[in-house]
Amino acid sequence: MKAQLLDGRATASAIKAELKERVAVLRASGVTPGLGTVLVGDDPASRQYVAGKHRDCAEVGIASIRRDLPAATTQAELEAVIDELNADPATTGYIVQLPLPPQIDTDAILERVSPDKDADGLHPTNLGRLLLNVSRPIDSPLPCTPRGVIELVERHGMSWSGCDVVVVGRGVTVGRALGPLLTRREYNATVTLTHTGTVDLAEHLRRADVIVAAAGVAGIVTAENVKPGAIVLDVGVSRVADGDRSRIAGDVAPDVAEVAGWISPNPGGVGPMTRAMLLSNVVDLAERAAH
Ligand SMILES: Nc1nc(=O)c2c([nH]1)NC[C@@H]1CN(c3ccc(C(=O)N[C@@H](CCC(=O)O)C(=O)O)cc3)C=[N+]21
Repeated sequence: MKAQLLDGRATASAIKAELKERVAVLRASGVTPGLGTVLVGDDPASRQYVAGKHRDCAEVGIASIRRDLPAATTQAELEAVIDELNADPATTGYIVQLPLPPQIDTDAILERVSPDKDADGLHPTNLGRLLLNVSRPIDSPLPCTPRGVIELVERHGMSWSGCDVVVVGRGVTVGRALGPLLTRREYNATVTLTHTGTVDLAEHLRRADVIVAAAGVAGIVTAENVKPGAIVLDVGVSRVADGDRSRIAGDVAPDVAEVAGWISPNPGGVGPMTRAMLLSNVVDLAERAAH
């Protein structure tokens, strides 16, 4: 039996249609949500991601603000752009595309972004609120990929409650943030955070109801380590050699689809959901600023 697909493209489209209506309401009341992007250098993948975000914005009626800077940009120059976007009323939310060039102190830049305009949900204040579990009442932005993972499963009719979730990968943008989110009472899951240093990874994986693979290690989740019927989400992105070219590979080996009950394809799974959640954060922030 083949796993059913967690269709990230279709789900992201449905979310964008909902956001389009909320944006129309905001615009009718005189508020136009605006997403800013700051891109430093000319990495082709980063350029492509940023272009995709602006296309998404156009689709739902969010204004785009774009700052493309040369690879040799200094810390002071980048900080000046951050300060400018923090003060710009048209920019209701923005992101600094990662990775930044080596001469830049990334942590200092992310901390300089106003927490009230943090569309990525990665500002220390917002990550702190997530850990303190206070983001709900004040509605501070949450990291986009973890939110995308949660929504993708729920919008296919499933609940997280009572699930044994094994996360592979300790990165801040995905792995680390999933524990504090999924253990909230509203989701009520039990979360194990594993990583490339986990000794008995196979044992952890084999008893998981849900696996979120976000280690960036191609094929780290194999069919023999997946419980039949499990939900498997592939968040990993690595570049692997393919003859004399290279291709993108996920963290989930292709034959996992023969064992899992549900699987998120890659591409077409969590990636489009991450982008939809970025837009959702921008609309949330604009609604918050309008009140
Ligand atoms: N400040 C910051 N915020 C980010 O959110 C951020 C970042 N920096 N740096 C790089 C990573 C990577 N990332 C992706 C998001 C969506 C797809 C995506 O939609 N991928 C499509 C395929 C590519 C496409 O269709 O364009 C898919 O999975 O189907 C990919 C990659 C966000 N990132």
